[in-house]
Amino acid sequence: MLVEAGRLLRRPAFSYPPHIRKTMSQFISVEDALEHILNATPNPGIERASLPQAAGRYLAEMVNAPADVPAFDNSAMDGIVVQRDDLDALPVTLPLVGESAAGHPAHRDLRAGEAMRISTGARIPEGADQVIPRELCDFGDDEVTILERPDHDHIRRCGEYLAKGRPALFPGQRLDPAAIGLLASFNIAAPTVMRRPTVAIVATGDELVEIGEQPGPGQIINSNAYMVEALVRSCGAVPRVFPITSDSYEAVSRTFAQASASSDLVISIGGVSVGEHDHVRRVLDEVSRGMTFWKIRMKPGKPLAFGTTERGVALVGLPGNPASSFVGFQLFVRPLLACAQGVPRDQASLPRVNAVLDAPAKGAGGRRAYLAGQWYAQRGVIRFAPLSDQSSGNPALFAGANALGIVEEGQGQLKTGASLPVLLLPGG
Ligand SMILES: Nc1nc2c(c(=O)[nH]1)N[C@H]1C(S)=C(S)[C@@H](COP(=O)(O)OP(=O)(O)OC[C@H]3O[C@@H](n4cnc5c(N)ncnc54)[C@H](O)[C@@H]3O)O[C@H]1N2
Ligand code: MOO
Repeated sequence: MLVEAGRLLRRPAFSYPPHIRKTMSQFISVEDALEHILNATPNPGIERASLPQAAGRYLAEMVNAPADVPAFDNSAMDGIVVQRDDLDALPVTLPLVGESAAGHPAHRDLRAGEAMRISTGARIPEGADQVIPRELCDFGDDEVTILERPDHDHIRRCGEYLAKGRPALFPGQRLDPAAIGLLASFNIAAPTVMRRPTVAIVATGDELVEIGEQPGPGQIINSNAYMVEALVRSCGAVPRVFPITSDSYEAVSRTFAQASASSDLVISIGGVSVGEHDHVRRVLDEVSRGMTFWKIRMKPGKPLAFGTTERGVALVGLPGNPASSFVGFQLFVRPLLACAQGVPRDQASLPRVNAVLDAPAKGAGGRRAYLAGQWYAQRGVIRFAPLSDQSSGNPALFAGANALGIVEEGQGQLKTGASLPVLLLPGG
């Protein structure tokens, strides 16, 4: 507010452009909202990271096998190695003429009528074409009797798993422990990975106090900032949590300017609805020079607002109700952060399966409903148990959920046993 000549002047009423004044049928669909958001995917760039640092991050380059895998013919079993032609009549006794151990190849070739000891992973000596597991042999001091012919040669051939130059890992692939092991086997100590996007988290609201403080009358802890921070980390991004921003246009405007100057993405929490003290929507509209959309046909999470700055920084205004923030993040911010790290669009959203409903679910009206619940498998069938309370203001809701059940807009009540699509929430 401005004070002039002793009079309190109200800031001129902010009027939203006509496309913002909407009825439910004009709210954007979840699919369109996601499309707009992913079209604004930031590109945080690339960097090299040592393997321990690269674990869990996203590869930025194609990695081709630098050599044949395995690099040489080797044994798949502990036992002996022989020539197959010597096994025509069994049992047969052959002299033991040496050994090929892992890391210590045999000193000479194997000739007809001879056997050598061999261990798993050891190089197959020249001349040999058959490994016999030791369980099929009787060992003497200098000789071995082969009792049975195995049904496989037990030789892992050079290049059998991956030929030199074949693509092995792809850009956008998450470096899980197995991929880290494969890179190490290629002698690649520092792969090129996507930089982690930086995400500013701006919680707004005069009712908020920091953790550790004693909430006064009407105050609550700024819990959503901690939840969103943990969600951002779970997506492999770097959170930057701003101090609580008060419910004033000036404060929200200042924080948005700071946050968008130094981040790939700004997430605000609260202040996007139609209350007198909800300034985020207006500021987001100004900072993005006309926000892309506000209000989605979904529940919870309806008043989510989105825009991008001139520099291409994405601005997501999450609604303040805890469940609304959570669902908005999972449906839109998680895919955005995945795409920013190179994940293909069609793999960026939560995995979706069909499940059998464990209890009746309310119909959805004009907005698609996302129900908090638990999925579990029973006798090979995926089932979904919705939680009994689905209030978007309930901070306990998603702490007890591992999935989102979808009731499509306009769909009537669903009975127990009905089939419904379910999105699986990642743990942690
Ligand atoms: N007249 C109308 N009122 C509301 C509408 C509407 O269409 N017309 N929509 C409702 C819906 S739906 C939602 S969702 C909320 C979203 O409101 P805001 O995004 O403006 O959020 P606030 O009003 O700031 O807060 C809502 C609720 O969440 C609590 N909150 C906020 N921030 C935090 C935080 N950081 N940590 C924990 N809890 C937080 C806040 O105290 C409120 O209880 O608007 C409805 N109203
Ligand atoms: O959309 Mo609000 O999130 O219904 O509570």
